[in-house]
Amino acid sequence: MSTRRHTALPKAQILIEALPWLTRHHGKTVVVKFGGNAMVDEELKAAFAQDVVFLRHAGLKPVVVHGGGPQISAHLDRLGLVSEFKAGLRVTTDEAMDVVRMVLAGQVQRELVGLLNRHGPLAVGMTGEDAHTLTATKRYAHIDGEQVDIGRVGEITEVDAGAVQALLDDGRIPVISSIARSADDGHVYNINADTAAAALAAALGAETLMVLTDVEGLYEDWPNSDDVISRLTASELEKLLPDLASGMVPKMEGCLYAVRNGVNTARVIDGRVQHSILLEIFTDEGIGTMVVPDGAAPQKEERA
Ligand SMILES: Nc1ncnc2c1ncn2[C@@H]1O[C@H](COP(=O)(O)OP(=O)(O)O)[C@@H](O)[C@H]1O
Ligand SMILES: CC(=O)N[C@@H](CCC(=O)OP(=O)(O)O)C(=O)O
Repeated sequence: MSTRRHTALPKAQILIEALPWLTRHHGKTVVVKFGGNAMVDEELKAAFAQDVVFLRHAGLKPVVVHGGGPQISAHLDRLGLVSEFKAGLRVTTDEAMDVVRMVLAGQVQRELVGLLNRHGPLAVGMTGEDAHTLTATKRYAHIDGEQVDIGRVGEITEVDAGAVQALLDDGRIPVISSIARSADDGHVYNINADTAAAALAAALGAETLMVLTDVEGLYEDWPNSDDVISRLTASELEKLLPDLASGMVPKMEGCLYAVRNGVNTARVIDGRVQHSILLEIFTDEGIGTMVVPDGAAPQKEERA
């Protein structure tokens, strides 16, 4: 008797390709930073939400930390306020801080929570202010050896991941806006979302930090070529840091901090590609740039 060829066989094979990864990551925490262009496209946003819910149902514990730089800039623009960045960080006046807080917590976070909750009562939104999750002190930018005042931008001094962990233990998907409180509760600080995601990933003892952005990954010789570095160790990244520009600086500093503080892999992936999270983890090839601690196992074993 001839065996019937099932048309769904390729689908089964794709799922099976993910089995070693799923086995290894079952019950593990994955912090996903969502930002950049991916967040201004409706289809990409919906696909992102599907991927995160998929991870949750596949037995992982995803945590979403979101940015919203383009949305904040658009709102400031509508109010006639200019956006200025120094060393990749927004110069944040007191007036701008009100806008940052309103846009991140009241608009971007609400929208992501809504998209995730189309799939069930999973997502719960909060900011770093809630339950003392993120505490910060004033941060200065350092440009050409000079300390520059950039207003209400914060440097994280303490992370209390208790509330986030409680949500994970309850089967929820925490969605966190990158705002912190000062230790004296006097005011709030604007935190770069990559920095906030890295700090939370380390505090949660996450397996992976995944940073979605608007480029393919870390380009070896940006902006002259589009060769992406697919894998590098913490020490290799540390050597590259002084040569990096603009938004890549907090992103790669965050990846370095994460892998130096207990996170097994930090990945920068192209959020402009639909289902980039699933592509990165559920196929052998992976996409984007992966940072690993010094002395980590060879690539094949990390992907598997
Ligand atoms: N070596 C590099 N590789 C890739 N992108 C780089 C590099 N150096 C600087 N960049 C810039 O960093 C940007 C990503 O940072 P950013 O705009 O802050 O992203 P996001 O909004 O996703 O946080 C890229 O769009 C690119 O313009
Ligand atoms: C201090 C600082 O720069 N904060 C960022 C916070 C949002 C963010 O990081 O958004 P993306 O990840 O989309 O860039 C800002 O005000 O734009």
